[in-house]
Amino acid sequence: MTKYAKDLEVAVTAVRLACRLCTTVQSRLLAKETQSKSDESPVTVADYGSQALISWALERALPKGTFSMVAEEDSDDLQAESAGPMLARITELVNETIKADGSITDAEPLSQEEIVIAIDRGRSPGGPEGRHWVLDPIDGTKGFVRGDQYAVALGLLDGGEVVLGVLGCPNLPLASMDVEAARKKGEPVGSLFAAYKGAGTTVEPIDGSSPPTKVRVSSVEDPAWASFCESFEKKHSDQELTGGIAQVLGVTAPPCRIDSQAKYGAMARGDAAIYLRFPHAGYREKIWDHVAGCCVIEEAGGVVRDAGGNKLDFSKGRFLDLDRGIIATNARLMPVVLAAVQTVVKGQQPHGTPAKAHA
Ligand SMILES: Nc1ncnc2c1ncn2[C@@H]1O[C@H](COP(=O)(O)OS(=O)(=O)O)[C@@H](OP(=O)(O)O)[C@H]1O
Ligand SMILES: [Mg+2]
Ligand SMILES: [Mg+2]
Ligand SMILES: [Mg+2]
Repeated sequence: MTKYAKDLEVAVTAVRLACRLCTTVQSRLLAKETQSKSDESPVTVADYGSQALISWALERALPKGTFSMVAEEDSDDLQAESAGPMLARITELVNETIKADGSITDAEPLSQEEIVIAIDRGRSPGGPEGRHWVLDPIDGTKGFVRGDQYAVALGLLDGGEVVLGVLGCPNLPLASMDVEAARKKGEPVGSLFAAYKGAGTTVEPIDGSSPPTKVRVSSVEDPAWASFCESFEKKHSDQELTGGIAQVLGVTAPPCRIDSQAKYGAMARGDAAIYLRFPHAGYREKIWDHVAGCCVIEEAGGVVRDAGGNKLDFSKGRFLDLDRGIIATNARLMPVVLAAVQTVVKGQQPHGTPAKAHA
């Protein structure tokens, strides 16, 4: 069996389970199921439940004693007495999900203590040596709360390199990014992207109702024909700057704005040709927001670079230090996009205000 094939099988099962839990919660989403974390980002029962399920499913299926995971959530806010009902709800949801899914049949129900242990397995510092699973249990929390796109994003680093990625995107249609069109036509909604080093990228229905098919990034070479995607949230990426870059490139189509690493999945199958992400000054990217997505795009023939043209370095721990922003596209367009980025960034005022000519 090819190296990482078994890891991929385990990862896909784990992501499917988490997507089932997230779908249940999103459809029942009530105000009481959200709380405010100390960093004030919205966090839901589903963030914790998804992380607990994936940690548990990976740890039990993989060789003992070697498991390391870098994940977004931890149990700090769940330890407070006032969070007791939430921990009980998470535990109930996790156990209900395992039962309803039926893919793991030899498991005893998890206790609240086991849920906390599973969540806190994600506290690894990561780094350049050994294997580290990298998890964003719900990427695009704001999209999740809004009822839009989000992704369960699970990747694997080996010796500091990205070697595997799985993206579960329960609200992304199987054939395009157009949710309305898919619903109207009765086309399936819910895409799962899977990739590991040297094996290419596949997409399949999130419910596994048909087999995976290989995907490739867009082969567009003329930026005038290229579509670009970016963050839905203005706070997450400088849309004025990306608009300037698109203008210099001669991109004619309006940007497609969707939440989460669903963008990387959509790009991997050619739904858009360019992804531009330029966080505002002072923001430090986290590795779980990009590891799985990078693998899915790169195995589909795409290239991911920072604004200085450097490969992303995931070997430095939980954070990702970048030259400004992130660009993903095909190999032919990358030099053209990087040149446009340099033109626009050089014309900027300090502190991220684009020059008028590019606004
Ligand atoms: N200020 C700021 N700037 C840049 N990025 C930020 C910022 N705040 C948060 N985040 C991270 O963005 C993650 C979701 O980003 P996306 O671009 O995929 O989502 S969105 O389209 O903007 O909704 C989001 O991931 P989740 O927390 O998993 O939802 C965050 O890690
Ligand atoms: Mg978050
Ligand atoms: Mg995220
Ligand atoms: Mg998240």
